Amino acid sequence: MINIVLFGKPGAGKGTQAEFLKGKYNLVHLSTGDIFRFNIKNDTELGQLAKTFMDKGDLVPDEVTIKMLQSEVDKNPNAKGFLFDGFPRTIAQAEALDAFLSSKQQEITATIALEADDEILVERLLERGKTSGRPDDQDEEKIRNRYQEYNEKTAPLMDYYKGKNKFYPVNGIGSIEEITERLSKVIESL
Ligand SMILES: Nc1ncnc2c1ncn2[C@@H]1O[C@H](COP(=O)(O)OP(=O)(O)O)[C@@H](O)[C@H]1O
Repeated sequence: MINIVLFGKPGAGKGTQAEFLKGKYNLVHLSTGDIFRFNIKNDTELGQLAKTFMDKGDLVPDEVTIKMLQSEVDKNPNAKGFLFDGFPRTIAQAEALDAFLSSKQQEITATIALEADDEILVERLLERGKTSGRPDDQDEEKIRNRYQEYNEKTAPLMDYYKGKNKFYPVNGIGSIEEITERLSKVIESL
């Protein structure tokens, strides 16, 4: 079983790459952003709660996010492995994920980071906002806030996974196919 964390700043291309990788390696793709958006669309209690944070570009509280993620993992008892996209985003989430997987005799195999400069990414997000309908992509101030959240809360995860020798950076600039190729090389080396 391989369990991959796809890591990167907002707009780094995690979702795009996950679409290719999940089929190629037969992994269950869990995107916390997508799951929150699904709940918002269906106006569930979780969706209503998440929306108040997401619309501002803030992270949803750990307790809520961790519970949701665990229940999604539990919905897939026959998975050959998981591709985590947008989770973990805080040290508390990473620790909870390690403890949860270890209770199932599982672990994170690798954290693969898509790297790109902020300025390129902000442009990408504003471009995506024109068609995605995502409120958090349409306003530069909200986007800047997401980067601040990333720098404060998510960036420390790089050292967390480096300390476990599980961190693999990949250049996130290039064509979609080129980047899939770079990610595949890492996965096949594991
Ligand atoms: N693991 C998480 N912890 C807390 N909030 C999250 C998490 N994953 C997603 N969210 C919320 O959903 C929003 C969108 O996430 P996502 O679709 O992954 O976007 P991005 O393009 O910024 O990577 C985040 O800004 C945050 O509010």
